[in-house]
Parts: sequence; C-alpha cells; structure tokens
Amino acid sequence: MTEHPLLIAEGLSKNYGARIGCRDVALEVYPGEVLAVVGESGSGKSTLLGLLSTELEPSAGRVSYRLRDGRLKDLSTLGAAEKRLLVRTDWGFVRQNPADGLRMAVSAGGNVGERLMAVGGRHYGNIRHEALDWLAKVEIAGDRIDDDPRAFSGGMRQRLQIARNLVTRPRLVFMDEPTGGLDVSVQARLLDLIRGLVAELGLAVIIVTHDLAVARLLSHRMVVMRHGRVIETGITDQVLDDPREPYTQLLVSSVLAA
Ligand SMILES: Nc1ncnc2c1ncn2[C@@H]1O[C@H](COP(=O)(O)OP(=O)(O)OP(=O)(O)O)[C@@H](O)[C@H]1O
Repeated sequence: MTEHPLLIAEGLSKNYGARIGCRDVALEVYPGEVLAVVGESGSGKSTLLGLLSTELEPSAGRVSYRLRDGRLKDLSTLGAAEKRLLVRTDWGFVRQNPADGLRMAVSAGGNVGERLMAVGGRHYGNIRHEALDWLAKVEIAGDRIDDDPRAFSGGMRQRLQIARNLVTRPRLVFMDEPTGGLDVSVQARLLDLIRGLVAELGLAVIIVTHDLAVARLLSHRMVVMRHGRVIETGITDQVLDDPREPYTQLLVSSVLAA
C-alpha cells in the first residue's frame, strides 16, 4: 500500500426529502485496498456507494479521487467528458444484478471487447484474443464467446460482468452485493475468483455487503453503517473479532447465532 489515498470522502451526506440516506461520512481508500461497507438493510450502504461513484449527487460534502497523474480531484468539478473517461477506464462497477452491468443482447466476447474499444483498442484480432483470455480467467469456456449472456446461468453472468469490468485494469472497482442472489456453492466459487483477481491485479475495491462472511473473506478494512452514519471502522478481522460498538457486537453475534 502506498501512503496516498486513492479516494477520500469528507462530510458526505445525502437526504431524500426528509429521509436521511447517509450522514456526514468520512473515509479513505488506499490503492490496492479492499474496503467493505456493511450494515443492515436501510443503513445507507447503497446510498454511500452511489455517492462515492458519483452516480448520486451529495446533499453535502465531497469525494476526491487521485487521477493517474497524481492530482487529487474533487469529483464534483469533473466535466462530463472527464467523468465518462474515468468511469470507462479507471473504474469498474460490479452490480448485484448482472443484467444491470452487462449488455444482455451482446455476445460475451462483445461485452468484454466493448470495454477494450472504449479505451482505444482497435485491432479485432487482439480484442478477441484478450476477450478469450478474460473469459478463461473467469472460468467461462472459450466456445461460449459468441453466446449472449441471456444463455448463461446467474453465476456465469456474474463472472462475465467481472471480466467486462476488469479487462481495462481499473484502479478502483465498486461492488454492490456481487454474490447476492446466488446459490451458496456458486457464491463461494465466485468469492474465491474475486479474491484471486483482486490480489493479482492489485485493485482497490469498495464493496457493499450485508454478509459479514463476504466482508471477512474479501476485505482488508471495513466500515459499519447504521442509520446513514459510519459507526465503526477498522481492520476487518479486528472489527469482527473484537467489535467496539455495541451495535457491531450485536450485528456480529446475530450472524454467528444464525
Ligand atoms: N430513492 C430514494 N428515495 C427515498 N428514500 C430513499 C431512496 N433510496 C434510499 N432511500 C432511503 O435511504 C435510506 C438508506 O437506504 P439505502 O438503500 O442506501 O440502504 P442500504 O443499506 O443499501 O439497504 P439495502 O441493504 O436494503 O439495499 C433508507 O431509509 C431508504 O429508505
């Protein structure tokens, strides 16, 4: 880990009318670090992820990101073209529902190749070759390259979504419950795959999950949210083994008892 944070959130708040989505959140993510955001349903995890990834506009506060040239940039000051470039090249977003992150009517190879073209890939042979390489990395047989994801199982779709997002070697990937809605055995395999790729590529990841076992397996650090606020933060194993806050203790013990 280098000493400079990749992403910094300060005083981040979001109101939906009178309802609080998230309130006064401050956090930092370092290059190569996996940060889990955990909490019960309605605690503000998705709102926070939306704010960090600029899909939502904050009611207050700001998010800054370190560009490849080393400059720290307040994301609210990025122009539309700059933002598009960032989203296409430097960031990935793995959504819970693969249909939200894939183009369902485009072939598997096209789903991966499209991202390469967005960063300047032009040579058809090279793009297809790299797409094949990535399908293999996510354990999809090469002879499925021309099938579209509608013909894939839920687990395969999710693996394809991961390939589509990682092929451009982003520096930061947002993940929203990436193993949610899958069978337990499929989940375990997918988690192993994500863990391997994240380590191999040295990615920074911000992952939202209500599943503390997922946080334990994937993340270095975690933040615990309640009623829109971050109430505890720390090294994942420390927070889970020795939570400071009574609420986190409850969260951990209810999972252990389940
Ligand atoms: N578009 C919206 N309009 C109004 N209120 C919203 C909206 N989105 C979220 N909220 C509210 O903001 C609060 C935080 O919701 P959020 O979806 O961020 O929580 P979450 O922790 O991601 O929950 P879950 O795990 O169920 O997805 C909740 O009280 C929710 O009702």
